[in-house]
Amino acid sequence: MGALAIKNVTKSFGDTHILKGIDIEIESGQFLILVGPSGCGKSTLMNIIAGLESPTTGEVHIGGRVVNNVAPKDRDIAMVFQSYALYPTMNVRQNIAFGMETRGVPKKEQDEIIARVAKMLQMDHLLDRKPSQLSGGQRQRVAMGRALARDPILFLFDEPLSNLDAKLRVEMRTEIKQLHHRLKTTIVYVTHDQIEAMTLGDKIAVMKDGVIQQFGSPQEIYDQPANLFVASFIGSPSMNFIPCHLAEQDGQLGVSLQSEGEARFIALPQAAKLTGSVGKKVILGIRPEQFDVVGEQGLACKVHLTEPTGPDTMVLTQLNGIEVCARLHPREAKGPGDTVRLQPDVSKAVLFDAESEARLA
Ligand SMILES: Nc1ncnc2c1ncn2[C@@H]1O[C@H](COP(=O)(O)OP(=O)(O)OP(=O)(O)O)[C@@H](O)[C@H]1O
Repeated sequence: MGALAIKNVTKSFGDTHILKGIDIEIESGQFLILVGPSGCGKSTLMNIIAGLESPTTGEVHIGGRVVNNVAPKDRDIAMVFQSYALYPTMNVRQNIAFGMETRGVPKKEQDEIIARVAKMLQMDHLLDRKPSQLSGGQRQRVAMGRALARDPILFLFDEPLSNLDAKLRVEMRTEIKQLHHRLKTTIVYVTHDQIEAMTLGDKIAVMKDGVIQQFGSPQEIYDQPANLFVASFIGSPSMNFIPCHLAEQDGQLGVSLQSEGEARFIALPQAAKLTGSVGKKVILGIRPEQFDVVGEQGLACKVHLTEPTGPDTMVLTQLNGIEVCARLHPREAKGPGDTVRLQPDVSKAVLFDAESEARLA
């Protein structure tokens, strides 16, 4: 069994069902992301893994043993929270040493571990400072240092970067990624930031309303989202969702796309398995970067608005009556009122059932 296995875990507070049958398993050394909107149950699941809450039903396995009845301190885990929870009267060295002190680690060994961790996190020069003399990023690094000093089976990070400003978040994200790469630790990391999820995770569990909507690698989740919710949650700007009807032309299944100027049938090879569904209401999912600017064969689309981001320009236009965003090279973007000829990269497009919202192809 893997480093962490969560088996059919449910959690209710009174009559409110917060987690509704969670199953997750990760291998040793993997970086698992729990991502989802506020209130979906991420922290509750994390607290169950940590032992701060008990599951209503189901089992938690850490390092191959069932830990349902094992106290948090005996689970061989280390937690890093968004509030750094440092002791204000202790300096950095004492803060890192605190857990080791209570576990009775000999002084010499403590010094060696502190030196190793401080070097790893590049905070040798901060060891004698109090938390009040540190920046937010440095405090977060101390909290991580304290977790690293334990060398546990499992690290739990609950939104560790959410109190940091945007620039520092990116820096710390890179630091955590490098640390994971170097140490090959097993990490469970809660965030509601989809960029953090995509950049850090080996595996991502996308949650909504106490249910895992999809569990997979970042690329699987990006390329083959299980449903409209996952597709809209991951990726920025969001995937375009274009309402269509499944149609057949020259023996091929596809959809009709209509710009303000013209309509065109777009064959979708991946829809071949949907024979018998002609006329069905579907949603065509196309990400902004999956449009090419082409010559006459492209669909003539009127540009409503352009939003330059530097390397790219977001071009807003309309298809099948809804606003659609295409991410183009600035050279190709043109301006509001102009026409661009767009061709969707259908090989990457995704089809969803308009009713159930699940991916069809
Ligand atoms: N002790 C509790 N008693 C009752 N309801 C609770 C308790 N703890 C959490 N909840 C409820 O469970 C739901 C999930 O909360 P949880 O904190 O796990 O969500 P989350 O996904 O971590 O959200 P956020 O991103 O805002 O931290 C919320 O609706 C919350 O109000």
